[in-house]
Amino acid sequence: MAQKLNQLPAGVRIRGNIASGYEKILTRDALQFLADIEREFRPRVKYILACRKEQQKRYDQGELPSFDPATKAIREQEWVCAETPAVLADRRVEITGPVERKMIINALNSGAKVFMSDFEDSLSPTWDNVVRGHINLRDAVNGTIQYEDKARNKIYKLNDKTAVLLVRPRGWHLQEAHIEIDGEPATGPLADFALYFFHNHAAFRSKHGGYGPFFYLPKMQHSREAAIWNAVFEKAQDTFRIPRGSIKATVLIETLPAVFQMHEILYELRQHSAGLNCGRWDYIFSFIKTVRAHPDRLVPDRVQVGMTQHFLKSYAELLIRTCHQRGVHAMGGMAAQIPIKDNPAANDAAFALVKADKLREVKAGHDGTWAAHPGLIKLVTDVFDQNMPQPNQLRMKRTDVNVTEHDLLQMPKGVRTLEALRLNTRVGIQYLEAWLTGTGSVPLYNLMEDAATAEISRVQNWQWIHYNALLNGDPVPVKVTKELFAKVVEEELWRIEREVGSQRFSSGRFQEAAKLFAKQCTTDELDDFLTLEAYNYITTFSPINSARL
Ligand SMILES: CC(=O)SCCNC(=O)CCNC(=O)[C@H](O)C(C)(C)COP(=O)(O)OP(=O)(O)OC[C@H]1O[C@@H](n2cnc3c(N)ncnc32)[C@H](O)[C@@H]1OP(=O)(O)O
Ligand SMILES: O=CC(=O)O
Ligand SMILES: [Mg+2]
Repeated sequence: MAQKLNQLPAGVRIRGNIASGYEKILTRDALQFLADIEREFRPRVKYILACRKEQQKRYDQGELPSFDPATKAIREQEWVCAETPAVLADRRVEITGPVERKMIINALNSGAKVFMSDFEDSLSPTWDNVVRGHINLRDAVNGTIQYEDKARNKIYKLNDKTAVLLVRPRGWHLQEAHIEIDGEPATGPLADFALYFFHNHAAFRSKHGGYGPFFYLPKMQHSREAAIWNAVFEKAQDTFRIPRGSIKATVLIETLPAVFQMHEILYELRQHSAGLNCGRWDYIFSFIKTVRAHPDRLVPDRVQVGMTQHFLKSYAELLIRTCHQRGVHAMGGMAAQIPIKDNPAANDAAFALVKADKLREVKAGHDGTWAAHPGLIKLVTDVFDQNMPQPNQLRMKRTDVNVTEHDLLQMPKGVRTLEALRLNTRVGIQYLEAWLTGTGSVPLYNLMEDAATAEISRVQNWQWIHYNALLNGDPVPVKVTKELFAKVVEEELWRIEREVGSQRFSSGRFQEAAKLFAKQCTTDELDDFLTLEAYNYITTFSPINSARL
């Protein structure tokens, strides 16, 4: 039922539908807090986005990412981040998932130490998903969250012992179109942060020894972006007279430029840092995207670009060394395998892959890692407990690691195949279809797919098409052309229809998704993010609430 908001702060306009309960999130005071933050930081966000474009131009002219000579002293001098609070000392296994009500309850009850609740890679940011996400998080922090599955006659509620909650706002590039401030859309991550912080800081801190709330920060490319987050945290803490350093945030190192900025990012956030995380999927996406104008950097099939490739091994090792030198956690990333219900042999094989990946991480020195599904928590916990009986391994200094620019930029080894072009296309279309219909993470062909993994499919296709890559892993090597790709799209769409069934196919948005995905794979200029254009397809303005209320 459409509701009205009582009174909005000057300059704020809500353009989304107001369903029952939304008014408790979109309160005047919460929106005023958001507007204050937006007005102060919007110019800096615009500046960093312009810097990204300028930097990309230099990469396009042949430059490669590198360590910045201007910040050599920050990399080489001794300093450490503020001490990590006890509540975050043990992060051996972290589960992740979208801010969806049942999943939040399941994740908090999963036995993982931490739950990263996500407005980002795993969420399709429809207005309803976002506002309901805030309702769900508020109820989770208050401990009152419940969910009734009527079909199964099951009530979900929290156990006595639950995971510690971290929230991941959207990346800097995304907007929240349904909230306008002074005639412009709100900055997505600032909206996510402000609404969550406003409604939860008091309850959260009362449960966590005066610390919190806790965050994961995605997709940054430079320490100047981390400096904005630090200033946002300071403003939020000062506004509510909370001691500076209460908020803690873990930064995902998931762009190629950021791997050259890890000390600098930690330095900017040193009062608020809770370490770094290897966001491997976005990192691979960024690796391809950053060198988009370099025809000599064609990447092999997506499935071959695993963490044992030299550039990825180097990235993880440098991250561990950097974090431990600065006294903070070095978190591992996500294995994409999930439980396979109907095939025990395939399930065993998937579990073996997850186990190997987690063993590699714990032995390299990671202090914890991610799991995509509650069914994996025991397996991952066992690997970490057996190889790291203490809460973390911050004492492991990894001074043996000496990673150079060359290591970080080394091309992955492998071949390119038509089957990979087909799989990228099939996965990309189905993921986008799910995203357009409101679901941001899906199981496809027994793997977890989210915005980061789908981006790899898109940019890999784009790269191969743009440079007419030779599919050198096939018995008869052919060149990828737009014509070949058009045929692949058509054939894979048929295959999807056969797989999902004609009813699901015709009631879904597959044709639209295919058109958009194909366009995104064949543009002359690569779009920075698939979700930028796709967001226009899920933006829904409401006439009832678009007036100034
Ligand atoms: C690149 C990155 O950024 S990684 C981080 C972002 N991505 C993610 O967080 C993905 C998280 N994982 C998921 O979304 C899901 O596991 C999927 C979509 C991959 C698979 O989901 P499903 O097909 O629903 O899994 P499945 O049917 O096996 O689920 C079984 C139960 O586990 C629950 N479940 C599955 N994954 C999760 C999760 N991550 N958190 C909480 N609960 C979960 C389901 O809700 C379901 O609950 P129920 O039995 O009470 O109904
Ligand atoms: O956010 C995580 C990633 O791998 O991307
Ligand atoms: Mg990511």
